[in-house]
Amino acid sequence: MSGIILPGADGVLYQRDRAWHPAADTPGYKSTTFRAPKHSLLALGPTKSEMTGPTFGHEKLGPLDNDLIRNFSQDGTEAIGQRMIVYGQVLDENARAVPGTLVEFWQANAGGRYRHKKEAYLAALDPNFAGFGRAVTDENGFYSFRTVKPGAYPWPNGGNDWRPAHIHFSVFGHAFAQRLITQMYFEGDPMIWQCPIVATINDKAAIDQLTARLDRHNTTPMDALAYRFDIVLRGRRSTMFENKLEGN
Ligand SMILES: O=C(O)c1ccc(O)c(O)c1
Repeated sequence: MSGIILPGADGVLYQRDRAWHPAADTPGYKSTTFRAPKHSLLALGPTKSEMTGPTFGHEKLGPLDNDLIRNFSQDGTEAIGQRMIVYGQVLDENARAVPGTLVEFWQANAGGRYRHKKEAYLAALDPNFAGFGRAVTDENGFYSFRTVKPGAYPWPNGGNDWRPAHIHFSVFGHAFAQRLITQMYFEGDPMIWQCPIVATINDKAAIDQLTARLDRHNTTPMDALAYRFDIVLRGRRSTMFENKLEGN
């Protein structure tokens, strides 16, 4: 990582090393070739509207929004699968907690199937599991949600490639135009090292930062395991974000 220090509104910003992020076109992950820009990028400075709004109304959160085990229940039946709590802290580049930020998550069910109209995998849908939720970080920057462990699933990239169990994350900033997106994996999963999407990341430490740790101290006894996944928004310890190709 580079250590270039830029003046920021409230101190210093550590500029992202652009070489750290995967190239836009990584042939082992075939669809990137079709998506990658064919022309050089134009830098568009943010305008006031992107910096200031619109914002998320925190009062809009429902009581089950962070409980994927129950938030799509049709008749009180809970979702099928390995029950777990996923939690963590959202931090800025100086390891300060980021409170009041909207974190969204979405995932496949325990069999590895998404509830999505374009989903083609043969694994069964769980009628009581939608696979998405959201939470707002507390005053110490912590989010948490309850869910079931997503299954691994195949995708046609190389004929028979498999995605490791993973959960997609989005974190909003002070306005909807400020959004970071990433994926979380599970400690100890051998599928991580066989995944063509993970393989686009050259830095083992970056992959490690996308890997949630099993946390036996925060389990719900006789109910749910716990995994911790911290998210660092930028700087030298930044989490790898899929949609953040440059900038700070
Ligand atoms: O970009 C894609 O093609 C792609 C395929 C499978 C995934 O699980 C995913 O997150 C992205």
